[in-house]
Amino acid sequence: MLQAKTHADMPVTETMTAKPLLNVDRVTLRYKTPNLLITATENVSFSVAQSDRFVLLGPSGCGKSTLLKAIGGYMTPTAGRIEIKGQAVKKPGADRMMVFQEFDQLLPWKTVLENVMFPLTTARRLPRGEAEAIARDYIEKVKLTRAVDTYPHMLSGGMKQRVAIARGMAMQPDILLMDEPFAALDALTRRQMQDELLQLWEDTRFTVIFVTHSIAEAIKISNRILLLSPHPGRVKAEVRDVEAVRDDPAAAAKLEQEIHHMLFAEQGHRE
Ligand SMILES: Nc1ncnc2c1ncn2[C@@H]1O[C@H](COP(=O)(O)OP(=O)(O)OP(=O)(O)O)[C@@H](O)[C@H]1O
Repeated sequence: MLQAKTHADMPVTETMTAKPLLNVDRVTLRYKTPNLLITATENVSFSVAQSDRFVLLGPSGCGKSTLLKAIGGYMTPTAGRIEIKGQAVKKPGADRMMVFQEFDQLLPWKTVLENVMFPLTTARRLPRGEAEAIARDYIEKVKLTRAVDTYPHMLSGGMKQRVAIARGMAMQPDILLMDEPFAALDALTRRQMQDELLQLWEDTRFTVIFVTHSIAEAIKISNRILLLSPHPGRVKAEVRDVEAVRDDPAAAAKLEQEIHHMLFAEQGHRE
């Protein structure tokens, strides 16, 4: 299940023989500051198929968020290529919606309904009536119907994240990009949100790339996990068929240990 992976010896599986939705091919991402050139990721390759729940997992600073930014079109690779449906990613687009960790990603002067409608009326240019119907549908999916007319400051952290998820999903993007969306929540709410995300996936089978540095969270929500090495991030291994262990606590604990060992043992520190 856990396979060390280099570009040369990528194992062929069903997901890889099917035409990928997203293809990240030998991507290097660098930041230039006045005095420094920082390599965030180096020569990273992976592909994501339709309806994958694909997790990027690795220690702090390995470039997970940077990779997500590049897939989102907010950053251009220094080397390599990112393609969605065979087209090179050059700029942000409504086919890739992002959900962030921060609770302040909503527009504070707009209600829950207006927040979810906003990209539908601006980026998608839908008439208000149509946008409202879609928004209400997704607000119901994230169980916020009763809060539809409230403002973000009146919501809990978990509720704000649900609005951000509804807003992203309502656009029906090809891929939902989630950057540690539950990291700032308390443990109980975080577990609840993970369950709700899985339920939403059961209902709509959307494709998601999810960044986390929690191994337990990665195992719980994914079907595939890409393990990245510490800074600069390189692909260390890929875990497939994660679902096969999810409902077996002993097997999940064993996988968690294996991943932990692979990611952190040589550094001598814990997650
Ligand atoms: N805007 C920036 N300018 C310069 N360097 C940056 C910038 N953003 C990130 N970096 C650097 O790029 C590297 C990767 O950062 P990134 O945030 O992608 O890692 P991460 O794996 O998402 O980390 P974390 O789990 O802590 O969020 C780090 O060394 C970071 O300091």
